Amino acid sequence: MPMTISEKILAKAAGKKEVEAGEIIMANIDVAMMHDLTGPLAVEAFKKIGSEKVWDPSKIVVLFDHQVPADSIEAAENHIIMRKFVKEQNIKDFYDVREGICHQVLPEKGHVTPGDVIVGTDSHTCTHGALGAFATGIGSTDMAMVLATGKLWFKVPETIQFKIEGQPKDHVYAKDIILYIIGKIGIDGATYKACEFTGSTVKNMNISERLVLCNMAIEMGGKTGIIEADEKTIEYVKKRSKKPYNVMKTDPDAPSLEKIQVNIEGLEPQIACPHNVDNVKPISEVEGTEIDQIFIGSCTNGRIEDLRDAAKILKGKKVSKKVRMLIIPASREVYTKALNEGLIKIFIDAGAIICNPCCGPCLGGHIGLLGPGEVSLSTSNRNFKGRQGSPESEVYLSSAAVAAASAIKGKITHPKNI
Ligand SMILES: CC(C)[C@H](C(=O)O)[C@@H](O)C(=O)O
Ligand code: SF4
Repeated sequence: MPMTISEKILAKAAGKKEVEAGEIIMANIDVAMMHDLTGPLAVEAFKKIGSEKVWDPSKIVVLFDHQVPADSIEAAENHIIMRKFVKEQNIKDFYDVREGICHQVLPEKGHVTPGDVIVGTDSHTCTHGALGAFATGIGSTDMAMVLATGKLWFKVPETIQFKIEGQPKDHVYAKDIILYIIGKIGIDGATYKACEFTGSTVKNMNISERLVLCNMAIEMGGKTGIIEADEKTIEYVKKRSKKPYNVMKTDPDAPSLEKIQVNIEGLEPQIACPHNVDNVKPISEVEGTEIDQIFIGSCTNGRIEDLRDAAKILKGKKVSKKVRMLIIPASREVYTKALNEGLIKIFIDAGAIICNPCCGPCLGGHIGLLGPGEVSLSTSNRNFKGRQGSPESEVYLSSAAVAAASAIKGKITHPKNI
């Protein structure tokens, strides 16, 4: 039977020849990821069900990224719980406070390979589908089950295949494309679907850009984002991982496949306006909106390519006195590259603040929170009410290039106008 990539991966993980969308299967898990914020709940649930030993410590990755270094006693307590768990369970793939955001560190350190089933106690686990894996966020009690047995049930999702065609204009990035798609289909437009990205535009994207597309699949309700592995994927993976991999491809006549054409010819930079990710407008409609804080970072746009785009615009310029600018590399590897390439100096000279790799203000639980009435322009993925601090604040979402241009002017600005 013709199948989609997601169906093929899930069939393999369930030890079956084929599966159909809608079917409930029990899948073997290749990678289980937990972080500092939700990990302790999973550990608690794991203990509650009477488990003592995890099924396979070599398939579990634990990292700290949401509140690092600890910003409260509670955060420090969470870290203690997870450090203790890692030690008692002999989990070797543990990244303490210094390494960066889970969705950057996992691919970077070679934990993600094509054909894997990856689960994480974080909704943006869908990011890893960019490398041809089936990756999805799960709750902490589901994670307890995974820790104990190495298995989890899934309802096999149907697939929406977004075929993206066209050459992006100057200053248009993967972020603009995914915002445009979410704006069109809405925050529940792909509920429980595997969102597969294909087409010549995706083929031309580097891995970082593909990670951006899959990262935001959850913002339209997707069960996962996924991109067929190609030579760029294999090159990326082979540099980082010794794990075996399986390249799967969607059969064009798979019965559960819905196809949507996306033409990005002539697309302007896109902005998601408060307070929903699908409240997307072309930049020309919001240019000039005053802002108080700019945040470049997060698991969406805190990668080296984003920092390079920002540095190109900020070089020799100054951040407006009206705004504060926070730049947070997504990982230590990204930070080191940015240092070696001289980007950090450009940012500091421009007047930006650089923080250690972490989630930062993205979910309003750590540093750089907004006060009542304040407005943020952020390269992250969510702009719900109160997301970055006060419920009376507002968050706009954009690419790193738009964020950098806007930092110079103190208001939302198209990079071509710098
Ligand atoms: C803290 C965590 C559970 C949460 C998520 O699942 O996505 C966070 O990372 C977010 O982005 O809101
Ligand atoms: S950067 Fe933001 S979206 Fe990504 S994992 Fe951290 S809090 Fe969640």
